[in-house]
Amino acid sequence: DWGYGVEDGPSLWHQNYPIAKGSRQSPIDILPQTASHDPSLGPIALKYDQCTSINIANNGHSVVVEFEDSDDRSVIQGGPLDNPYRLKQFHFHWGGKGCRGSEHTVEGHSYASELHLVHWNAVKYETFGEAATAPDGLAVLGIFLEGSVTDFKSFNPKCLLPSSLHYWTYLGSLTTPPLHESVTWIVLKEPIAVSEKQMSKFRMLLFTGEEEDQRMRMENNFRPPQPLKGRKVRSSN
Ligand SMILES: CC(C)NC[C@H](O)COc1ccc(S(N)(=O)=O)cc1
Ligand SMILES: [Zn+2]
Repeated sequence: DWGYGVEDGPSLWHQNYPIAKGSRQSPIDILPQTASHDPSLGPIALKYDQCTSINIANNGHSVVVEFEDSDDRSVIQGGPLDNPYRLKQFHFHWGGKGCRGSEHTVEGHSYASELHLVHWNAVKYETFGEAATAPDGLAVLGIFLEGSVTDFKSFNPKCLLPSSLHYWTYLGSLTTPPLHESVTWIVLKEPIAVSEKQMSKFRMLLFTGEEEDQRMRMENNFRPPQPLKGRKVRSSN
């Protein structure tokens, strides 16, 4: 019912999902000079070493790697978060070619792709679905990917992280329908490098068309930046 095409893309999502015009929508354009440095913002802590991936799937909108989330083996905590949040899945957004493709932008600059590590507040909520509708239900770690000649061997989130965990954080939403305003966004300042070969592998994944024979190339699966509507973006040191 929704997609990234001319007939079903981000500018039309508000017809079925009125929250698309809400007060805390994502992604946004991040302006580093305007982000307020908040000394009370501690470092984020990632515990992914016991992460158990269950499957990798093409859900028609992205490629998603799901994790076992029945206990706190893989969590993010610290930074703006009051509780540990459990890793549920990660997925990517990317462009057709060149440098467009990320969802968040930095002073109008897009990266080739953006990795989202999606976590949910299992201290306060029973299930991911319940957390996904609560204002403090989800925490998504956004990591920019930029094209470079290096290659990375596996998708283990532990080895996907850049050297610096400095970040921007703000209150936002899911960037695809149902666009719930339930996400504490944590966007790392330092991008990681992926090879053009890896990028081309993402682009090879096919969108499933309405009729199975209408297989379209999956690319440009990113929502453009949304109005800030008075929100503050904070910066870790
Ligand atoms: C409401 C629940 C049960 N279903 C939600 C559905 O799986 C989509 O979940 C998501 C999860 C994360 C994101 S993003 N790009 O903001 O990281 C978007 C949609
Ligand atoms: Zn995403």
